[in-house]
Amino acid sequence: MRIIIGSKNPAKITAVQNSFSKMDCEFMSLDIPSGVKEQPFSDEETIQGAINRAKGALAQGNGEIGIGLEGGVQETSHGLLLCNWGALAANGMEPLIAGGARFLLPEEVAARLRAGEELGPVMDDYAKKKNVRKQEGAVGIFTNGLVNRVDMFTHLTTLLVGQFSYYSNIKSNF
Ligand SMILES: O=P(O)(O)OP(=O)(O)OP(=O)(O)OC[C@H]1O[C@@H](n2cnc3c(O)ncnc32)[C@H](O)[C@@H]1O
Repeated sequence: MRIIIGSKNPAKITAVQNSFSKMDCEFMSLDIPSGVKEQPFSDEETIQGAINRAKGALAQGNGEIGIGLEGGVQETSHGLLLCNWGALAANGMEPLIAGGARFLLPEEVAARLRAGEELGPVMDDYAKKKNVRKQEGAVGIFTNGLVNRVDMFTHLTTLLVGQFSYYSNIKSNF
């Protein structure tokens, strides 16, 4: 099976490969635009970005499955939550979606996002590191490395693969 990932972010690519590790798959990654703001600011917008990337990957990649993964934030009465959403597109079915773990961002980080900055550069600045988004991610920083971005996305992409198995009636191999 040929899986097209709608991102070149190594954390996202590794997570997708982890979720399909029991199958004989070929992977390809393409930079697919999310079609939403660089910093999605709601679950709705983040889900839409993931779906756009999954559909774009399927359309451009000449494969059986397209996967889109998108990071965003969601305002709540408790503060600003980090959220992550993923979508799986396959021919003949509506895109499947699944969400990743969510947790509150510290007010210092949340305030900068509300002022219009993007989480990627804000996290690099906050953690005094480079490319946090491609490595441990905000989740890795704020859990002291107990859960990193690959772990978080692997759980999410496994939810997608499991749903694909269920709805397409492909029970073996996964
Ligand atoms: O290359 P792509 O696939 O675009 O990956 P990305 O990490 O840059 O982009 P996302 O669409 O997943 O996330 C939207 C923005 O939020 C940032 N972001 C999301 N989750 C993050 C995390 O866990 N750590 C650091 N930045 C994060 C990200 O860098 C972007 O600025």
